[in-house]
Amino acid sequence: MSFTCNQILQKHTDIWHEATVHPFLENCKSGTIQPHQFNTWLVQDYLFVIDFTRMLARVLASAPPQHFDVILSGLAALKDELNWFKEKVAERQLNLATEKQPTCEQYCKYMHSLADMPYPVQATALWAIEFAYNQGWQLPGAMPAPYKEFADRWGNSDFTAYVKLLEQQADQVLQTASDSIQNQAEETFVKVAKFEKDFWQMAFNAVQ
Ligand SMILES: Cc1ncc(CN)c(N)n1
Repeated sequence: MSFTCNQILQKHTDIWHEATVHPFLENCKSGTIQPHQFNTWLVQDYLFVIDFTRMLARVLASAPPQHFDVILSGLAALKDELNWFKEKVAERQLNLATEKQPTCEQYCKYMHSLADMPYPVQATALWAIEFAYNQGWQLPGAMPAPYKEFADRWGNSDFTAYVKLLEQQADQVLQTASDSIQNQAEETFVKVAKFEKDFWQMAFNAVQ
């Protein structure tokens, strides 16, 4: 029987909506997000992306060679993204020697734990993590400066095409996975969605 990322998504539209539609993003769109909320997100997301890069390297290590091209293109893009984060943090004179907040820490630990999961589960997690930002930054529509640059980074058409390729790779291996692995992939999708929602809330709750 067929089993795809889209089928998982259709079973969990409520939690996915919470992961991708949030007042944090709506306030970026209206220009009313407070600097301390945005800056909290920026520093915590930089710390997240460091661990996400490590996760992607571990996904590569588990992947079949025919999936290398797409994953390696993702790793190359992260090289640029990490440098870009450092520029954005410096422009705002923020402190990179900041501790991870508990939500960020828990999400990073979860990404680390994925290394013990079968590859179809890792591929589903990777797709879900990237799709969350692709949709989250795209759904509100055009954002004003300085948020436009952030929305464009994850909402642009090249990133959308990359996320589609991640979905195709995950679908390919989910198709022939056992029922138990398919269930784990679905649980992973739900976990990622909850972490994404909590991550926006963490930044939104930031105090000055
Ligand atoms: C929390 C989070 N989730 C996803 C992404 C996209 N790599 C991100 N930068 N940050």
